[in-house]
Amino acid sequence: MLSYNTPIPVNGQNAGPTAGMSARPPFKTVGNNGSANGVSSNDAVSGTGRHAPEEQHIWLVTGPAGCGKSTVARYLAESLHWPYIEGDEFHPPANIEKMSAGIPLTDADRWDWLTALREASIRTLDQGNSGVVLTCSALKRKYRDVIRVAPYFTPNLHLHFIYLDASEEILLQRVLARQNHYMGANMVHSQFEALEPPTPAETDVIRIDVSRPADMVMADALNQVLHTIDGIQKDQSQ
Ligand SMILES: Nc1ncnc2c1ncn2[C@@H]1O[C@H](COP(=O)(O)OP(=O)(O)OP(=O)(O)O)[C@@H](O)[C@H]1O
Ligand SMILES: O=C(O)[C@H](O)[C@@H](O)[C@H](O)[C@H](O)CO
Repeated sequence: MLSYNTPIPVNGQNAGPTAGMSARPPFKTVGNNGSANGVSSNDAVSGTGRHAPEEQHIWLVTGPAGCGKSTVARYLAESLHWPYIEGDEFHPPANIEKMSAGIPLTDADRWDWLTALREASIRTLDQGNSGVVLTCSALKRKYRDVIRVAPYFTPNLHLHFIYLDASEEILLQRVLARQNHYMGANMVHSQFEALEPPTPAETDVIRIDVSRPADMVMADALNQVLHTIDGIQKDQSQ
């Protein structure tokens, strides 16, 4: 279900302002944008005058609170020299207040946040980056579908979800162990109530078992990302 006022970016241009979105996104750049992949901002210029590498990737690290999204996203961004967007920084203050008070977000609370994240990732790629890593719980299928609008008009843009999979018990332990976070352990159950784990039909999803130690999880995620890029490159060279 797309809401009636969802602006859809066409070739990287926003159709209009998005409620709840800051004028300049608080994305974090980790490393040397794009150049590590042999792609500079001058490599290709699209018909819109937009400077862009030939193939671009959005890597969306997803899953419920405490599954390790930030841990994995930071590692991928550092390893692959891509910018990193922390999705939680795009929540409007009202959402943070709700979650801090132990009140789960609704679909309406999340909707503009999702479109803001989608547009922020496109803007980051428009700056000449070949990839961007983004964290976003994306708990439900329809939330993932909001992000799936991103490549509609940009054939060289590849969207990938990295779903971090672990049981409620494990995530409860991890959230209980961490300090100074607005998302309390009392919210973990509601995250699992909302969760619609990706189905096999969602073929753009890489699933990672995060019940394992963090170093194994990060290595697995990096391997799967490199393998996916390799597969796309091989397909295109045929
Ligand atoms: N594989 C792992 N094994 C054990 N601990 C982990 C693992 N991955 C992350 N952690 C720890 O679990 C906690 C949550 O991790 P992290 O902040 O990366 O999750 P998150 O999904 O980004 O959380 P949130 O969305 O609630 O901000 C942190 O204290 C982190 O150090
Ligand atoms: O959709 C949601 O309910 C939210 O995005 C949460 O998942 C939190 O922001 C995040 O996990 C921080 O703990």
